[in-house]
Amino acid sequence: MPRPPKKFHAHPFEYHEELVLTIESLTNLGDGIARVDLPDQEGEGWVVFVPFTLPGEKVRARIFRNDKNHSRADLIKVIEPSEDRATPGCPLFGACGGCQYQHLAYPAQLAWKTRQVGELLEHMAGIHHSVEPCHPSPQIWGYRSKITPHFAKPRQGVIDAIGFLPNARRSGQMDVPHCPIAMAEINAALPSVREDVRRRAKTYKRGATLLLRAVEGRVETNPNAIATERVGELSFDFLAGDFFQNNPFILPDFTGYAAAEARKGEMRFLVDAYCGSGLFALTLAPHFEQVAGVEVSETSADWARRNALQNGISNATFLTASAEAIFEGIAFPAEKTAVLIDPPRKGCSEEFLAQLIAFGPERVVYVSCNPATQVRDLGRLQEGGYGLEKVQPFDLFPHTRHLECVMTLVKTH
Ligand SMILES: C[S@@+](CC[C@H](N)C(=O)[O-])C[C@H]1O[C@@H](n2cnc3c(N)ncnc32)[C@H](O)[C@@H]1O
Repeated sequence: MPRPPKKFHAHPFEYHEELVLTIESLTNLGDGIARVDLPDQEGEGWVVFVPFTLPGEKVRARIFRNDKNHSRADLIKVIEPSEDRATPGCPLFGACGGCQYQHLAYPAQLAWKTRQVGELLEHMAGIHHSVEPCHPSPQIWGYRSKITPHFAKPRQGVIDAIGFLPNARRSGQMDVPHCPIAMAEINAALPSVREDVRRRAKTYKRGATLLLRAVEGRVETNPNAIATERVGELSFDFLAGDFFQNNPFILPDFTGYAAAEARKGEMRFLVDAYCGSGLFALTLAPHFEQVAGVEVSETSADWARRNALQNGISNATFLTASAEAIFEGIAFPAEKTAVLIDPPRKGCSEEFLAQLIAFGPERVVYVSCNPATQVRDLGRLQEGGYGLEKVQPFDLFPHTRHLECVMTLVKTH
């Protein structure tokens, strides 16, 4: 056995001890979960996490860490593969931290994402609620319209790796010359962007993050340039460096679903909090008498206004403000109003939720890229008199552990 690292805790396994394990489940980070019966332990067995393994598989794994109530191991060999095991589409899979599920067939990825939303609801909030099957992405490779590779401070005028963070077991930076989940035009532009940066290495005093955004068949690298995306009949302009959903293939289904959920019960007014450059406000506007959007980023809110004008939408207004401040200025009747919220990963602030509850809209359509903070906020909304009506995950990010989840809530008292 090699010498363990200094802080290695040698219970219940020795450093680099090899175990044959059967994988039972997956964590929401995509790691396989196995349980081992220990002689001195009662209950369900000691948990061992093994990345890149799948439920039902028998694997050989090597322990590298024991924590208080679980251990972590590296996969050495898949002894009996799962029927759902697929050949990864990227040679960097397993080393690069970008994708977690390339070894899992796409239908099984969807099934796991669906199940994981249900488990989060149950474990975090004690809510037993059905979850609709995760809506698939119409395109599962070459779907990302934006990537942001980065590099560390050049050493002696040389840039080493340009790419993404490695998976949790490795340190440093991954060199990513090609990313198969990014759109073809991004991969076509990537070699020259990398070459250009390397040529200018001496001009960088520190590391940097690059932008490659696909814009109408070409690639934009300037964050201040104007980018255009079409969603169904509408055209959206925004700054290339600002936020825009980065799987365009699924957006018509995604916004169509949000529209159907928001307008149920003949809602006539819509508030789009955290509205960005107006994606939901403007795609949903034809279904409502009036729409009000709020966005903290001045440039995004400006573009939302311009996008309304250039698409001939006259019933949407946009406020540049923090979402927390919106409800004082809203004159819509709460019983005919739906509020759509799509906050950043950290979710909503207590202040925002308190004001939303005080305003009391009939329906809340909560869109989130982080179901953990969404479920946390759901608890607060339930306390405030809202009931969960429907849960629909959307797979905006095939082959990764990420998803978007739309939860519909209705006012119950
Ligand atoms: C996940 S994005 C959603 C944007 C938009 N709904 C879309 O799909 O394109 C979250 C947006 O919330 C904005 N934001 C962050 N904190 C905010 C706040 N406190 N009030 C209003 N907007 C905020 C960000 O600038 C970003 O545009």
